[in-house]
Amino acid sequence: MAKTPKRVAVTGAAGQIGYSLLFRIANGDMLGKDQPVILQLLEIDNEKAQKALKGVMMELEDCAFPLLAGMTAHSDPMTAFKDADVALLVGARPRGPGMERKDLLEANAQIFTVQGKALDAVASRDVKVLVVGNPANTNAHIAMKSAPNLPAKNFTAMLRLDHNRALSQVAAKTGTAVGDIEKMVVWGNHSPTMYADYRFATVNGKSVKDLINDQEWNANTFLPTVGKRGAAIIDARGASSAASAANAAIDHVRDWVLGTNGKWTTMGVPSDGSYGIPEGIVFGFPVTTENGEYKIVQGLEIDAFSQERINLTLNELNEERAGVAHLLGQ
Ligand SMILES: NC(=O)c1ccc[n+]([C@@H]2O[C@H](COP(=O)([O-])OP(=O)(O)OC[C@H]3O[C@@H](n4cnc5c(N)ncnc54)[C@H](O)[C@@H]3O)[C@@H](O)[C@H]2O)c1
Ligand SMILES: O=C(O)C[C@H](O)C(=O)O
Repeated sequence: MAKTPKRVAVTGAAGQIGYSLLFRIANGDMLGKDQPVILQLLEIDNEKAQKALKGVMMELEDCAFPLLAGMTAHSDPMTAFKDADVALLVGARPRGPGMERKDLLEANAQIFTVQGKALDAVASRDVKVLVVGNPANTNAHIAMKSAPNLPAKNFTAMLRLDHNRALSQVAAKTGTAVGDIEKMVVWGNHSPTMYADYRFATVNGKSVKDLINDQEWNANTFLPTVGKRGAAIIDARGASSAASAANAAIDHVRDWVLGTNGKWTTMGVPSDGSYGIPEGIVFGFPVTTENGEYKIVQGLEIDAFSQERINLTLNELNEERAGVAHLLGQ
């Protein structure tokens, strides 16, 4: 018997990530090749954006995806998130000319407060939320705080693009295949301060750290390359990464829902106090997933270099949180 369709809400659906993401969701790449989906698409209440969204929906129709059981267009999160099983919060306010980081944080805080409240009011109680829109960790924190009736663990932020970028850099350096690398970790914020950590990684069972054996490369090439990859893509393409971001969102939700079979991945999740990260901070951690739940990998040794890097990215997140605290009544 065919499965009951899952409702997938996507915000910023007419944007460039949306254009790469929706077709893959409808093709079953995210929730499985036997799982029908209903897409509930949110765009801003603006004629041009809504018209563009209609155009994307026409194209989705024209693909005749067997798993696409329905789709609706929305300008109100209260209808877009109704009964949503998965919510991909992609739409965000981009940084405009002359806008300070603080202004960007505040503009997005408002969006994610409204969307958190709407999720709280109308989404499935088991909704799995992935925040992609930047600043992703802090936006996820705001949405989580605005949804007190939903479990905090349902709110996550996307670090998977950083994780995938780290895998590719390590594969290139060691001359190995990406698919053979396990136990990569990216700690912290989705920003240049994130700490991609291959100390525990293995390739075909061998230690990646031993294979590379070059701390100078780690500190001065690998970390800046992964940390500044988003900016390098904007510089090269004239637009921010879209297909790779959509791919990472698919990877994140697929692994969360369908499980990693004991393998590690990276998710931005509200801290439970692990590794000294204050509770509630949405932080990139190594996780395993099973039966739709993630668990933070415990017991990893944090050496002095790693602690310094973790502190740096944590300080940034603390500052971001302090910058929006007044909007959350904290
Ligand atoms: N976490 C990551 O790894 C990662 C990677 C790449 C991009 N991003 C971020 O993802 C976001 C989207 O990127 P994009 O390239 O698709 O941008 P885009 O500008 O092409 O599209 C964003 C869309 O969101 C819509 N939008 C804005 N506010 C909205 C709201 N309140 N409700 C619904 N829709 C809204 C806009 O109308 C626009 O169509 C950006 O914030 C970008 O920085 C994150
Ligand atoms: O949109 C950006 O600023 C970059 C993006 O977050 C990325 O990592 O590619």
